[in-house]
Amino acid sequence: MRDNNMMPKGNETDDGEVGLNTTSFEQVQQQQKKLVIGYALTSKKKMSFLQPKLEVLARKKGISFVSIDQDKPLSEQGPFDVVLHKLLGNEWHDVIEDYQQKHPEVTVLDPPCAIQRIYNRQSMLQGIADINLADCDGMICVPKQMVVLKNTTSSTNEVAEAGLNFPLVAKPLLVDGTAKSHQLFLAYDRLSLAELEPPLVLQEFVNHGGVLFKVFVVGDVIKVVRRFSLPNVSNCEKEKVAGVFQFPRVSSSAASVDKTDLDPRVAG
Ligand SMILES: Nc1ncnc2c1ncn2[C@@H]1O[C@H](COP(=O)(O)OP(=O)(O)OP(=O)(O)O)[C@@H](O)[C@H]1O
Ligand SMILES: O=P(O)(O)O[C@H]1[C@H](O)[C@H](O)[C@H](OP(=O)(O)O)[C@@H](OP(=O)(O)O)[C@@H]1O
Repeated sequence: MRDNNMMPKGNETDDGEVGLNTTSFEQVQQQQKKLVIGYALTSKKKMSFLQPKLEVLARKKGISFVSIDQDKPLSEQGPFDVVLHKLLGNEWHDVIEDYQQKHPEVTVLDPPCAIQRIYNRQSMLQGIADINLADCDGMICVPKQMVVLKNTTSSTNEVAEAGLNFPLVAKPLLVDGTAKSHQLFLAYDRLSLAELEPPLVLQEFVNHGGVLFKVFVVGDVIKVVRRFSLPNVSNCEKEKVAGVFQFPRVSSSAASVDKTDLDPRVAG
């Protein structure tokens, strides 16, 4: 016996069964299914990510965002369909991993073990360096780079031995979401490296015409955006300029006026 209260409104058939409209009950239920995303973000990240326009769009699609109280047990909150988090620290990672064990039905974005490598600018590029696109049109490569863990004369000698060509982009080795982890410098000569604070990644500057393409990949969805970037460094500049110079976040979404989203085929 069907509980007609459960059934969406349809045409009464001869045998008293409620006939479904073109949309099946499951489809209607799916369409009405709400998706609850629990999020644990820093206040800075919440401001930059969870903007009103995103919440409005999400609500239209039946998606709601619920803030996770980090002072309460995660399992006592929810229930969630997805847990979205970007917090650091082993304590939080333990909380998330324990939650994953107890709630395999919840999608955790992302499991700590899956994102560990992107907290380090050397390991984050290793995956790229390992990609072998020999049979494709273009090629993907990583700028020549080295890690400097301590600031001594030997490290400046190591730069010479590594055969890195100046100018070099100096980047904090660890990417922990703080503003400091995005403080980048351009170093034009070996002696000025002593002014920098390790641990660092030193990367050869690659001329790229002042335009950067940022590719966002989520599952099968690819989105490419064009951003401002650092201008080319001329040979004359390389000869004349000395020292270390910090530069702003030239390619961030806030800095790039040209927000034209590019079709991946165009920017490929
Ligand atoms: N090897 C390089 N050669 C030339 N320019 C570079 C190089 N590395 C970085 N840049 C410039 O510095 C900008 C920031 O670099 P990168 O993306 O590595 O830092 P980031 O702090 O991780 O940036 P974000 O988090 O905003 O993506 C790039 O957009 C580019 O303009
Ligand atoms: O190109 P955008 O501006 O989206 O660059 C992002 C960047 O890819 C990282 O997501 C940064 O997050 P953290 O690494 O956690 O700092 C973003 O920084 P934020 O200060 O806006 O959170 C960049 O915007």
